Amino acid sequence: MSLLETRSDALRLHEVRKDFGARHALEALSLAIAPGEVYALLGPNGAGKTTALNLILGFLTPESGHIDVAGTRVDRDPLAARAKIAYLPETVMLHPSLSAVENLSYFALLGGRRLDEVQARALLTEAGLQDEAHARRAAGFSKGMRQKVGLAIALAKNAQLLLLDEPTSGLDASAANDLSQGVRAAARRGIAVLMATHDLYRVKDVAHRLGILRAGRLLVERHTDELSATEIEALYLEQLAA
Ligand SMILES: Nc1ncnc2c1ncn2[C@@H]1O[C@H](COP(=O)(O)OP(=O)(O)OP(=O)(O)O)[C@@H](O)[C@H]1O
Repeated sequence: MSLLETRSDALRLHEVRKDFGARHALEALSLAIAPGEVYALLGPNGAGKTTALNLILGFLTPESGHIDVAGTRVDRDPLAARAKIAYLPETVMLHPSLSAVENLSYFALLGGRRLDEVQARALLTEAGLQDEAHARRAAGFSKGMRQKVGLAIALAKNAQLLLLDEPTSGLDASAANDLSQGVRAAARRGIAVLMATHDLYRVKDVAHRLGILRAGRLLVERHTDELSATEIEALYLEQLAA
């Protein structure tokens, strides 16, 4: 039995293949993420990153292969698998007339969890939203603030796996840094994180491991502590050119 088979992964993809007509979006993709680990899935446009997230979420069905979320197979029990996943989309939709605390409480309740104000504020703080914004209406929130509320909603779900699609796109450096801190906070709680990203420069700070996907194939996986930020960029460019 290999090391991969002995650890209890929060996410495992086993040779997952997905076609759209004649196009092979993913070719036998296998990867595993441990609890508390942040994994950055890098790749150019059309590499298959969003397809992989949609398969994990059960929005798409693979041609072959299968996916386990904390021991639950997505194809056998999609609702149970989905219950273990929190998803932070690129654009977080909030009720504009409700405050951050109210939005969080509302979405947590939809997920079956009742939060009091102290708990809601603690989660917003953990996600990086400054105190003075907690009681403000979301209508005036920047994209970065919306992402932080989205992250707090994800934390409230007590999920075992957090999926993020391009979480820092369109954020300024400071907001992207805040979001990275929030992701690391989620990982410290033991949540496994899979983030699809183009943000090469932040990968070293936020992720423990990276994988480079091109045309549906995972070309390389590395631990980020083995590489400098410059080496990550060089590796990415080298793999894309190969
Ligand atoms: N619903 C669909 N129907 C047909 N083809 C699709 C569909 N969704 C994705 N594809 C194709 O599958 C491939 C992978 O797309 P995907 O969106 O997963 O890539 P990506 O890595 O997320 O790209 P981006 O960085 O642009 O978001 C692309 O060739 C894309 O055109």
